[in-house]
Amino acid sequence: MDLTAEKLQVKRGRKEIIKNMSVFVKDKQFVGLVGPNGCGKSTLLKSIYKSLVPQNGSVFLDDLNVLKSSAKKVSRHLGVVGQFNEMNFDLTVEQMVLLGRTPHKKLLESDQPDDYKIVEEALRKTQLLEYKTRSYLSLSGGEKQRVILARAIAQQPDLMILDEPTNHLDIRHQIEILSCVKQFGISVLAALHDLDLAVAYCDYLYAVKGGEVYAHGKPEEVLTSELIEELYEIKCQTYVNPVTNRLGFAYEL
Ligand SMILES: Nc1ncnc2c1ncn2[C@@H]1O[C@H](COP(=O)(O)OP(=O)(O)OP(=O)(O)O)[C@@H](O)[C@H]1O
Repeated sequence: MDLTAEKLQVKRGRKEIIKNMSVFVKDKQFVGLVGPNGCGKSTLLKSIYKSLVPQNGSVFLDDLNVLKSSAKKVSRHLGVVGQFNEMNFDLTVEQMVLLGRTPHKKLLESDQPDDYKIVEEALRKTQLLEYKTRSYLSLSGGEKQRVILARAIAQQPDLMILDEPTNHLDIRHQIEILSCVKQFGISVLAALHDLDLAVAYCDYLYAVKGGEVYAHGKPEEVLTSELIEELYEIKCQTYVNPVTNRLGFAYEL
């Protein structure tokens, strides 16, 4: 599924947080958003997944007009793993993941055997089977993050939006979560802080600064020493990592 987000503008009071930004994800592409804290990555993603209404611009999933469609209709196609996953009421892990099936149900329709099968599979893929009956609120930050991913998987979306999905995760689970998403072969738009992970997983990157697209292209084209220095206001030297053969980064203030 293609995502076409064009000329988005988001204002908060007088402040223009997103300035005329356009972002494209082609079918089955893994696209990353990188940029310093506060540059507007989350705000851009929220305006795409309908968590906030942009002042201007359009968002299409193939020919579905996201901003003019109901949340339920959009969520049949679009799954989201956000940064903060707190809840006030408690559910078991299985119940949380079952919520991912809601967009596919009619009003008051109960869970069907197929829904439980899909949930079981999502729990298996995120290595959460043994947590099935645990209370969601009792989980660690990283475990909660994986439950939210499992819920998005159970939603069977065509495009997934990830807002810093590796927040809270240890190195093994960072790699697992991104590999897991990558292997679905669906379209992905992900805000990432770790440039090594961006190089390893993204087909295309948007570098964001001050609410605008600063540069875009393949990771190796975008992530030059000069661009990283300008983007993050640090010193940076890039090199080819002799083990992975991929671009690596050395930073200094
Ligand atoms: N409701 C709001 N009112 C005022 N300012 C806001 C509001 N929401 C976000 N902002 C500001 O908009 C800017 C962009 O925030 P956003 O969360 O999109 O950045 P980000 O790139 O995702 O940052 P991070 O990497 O720290 O998560 C920040 O300066 C933030 O303080």
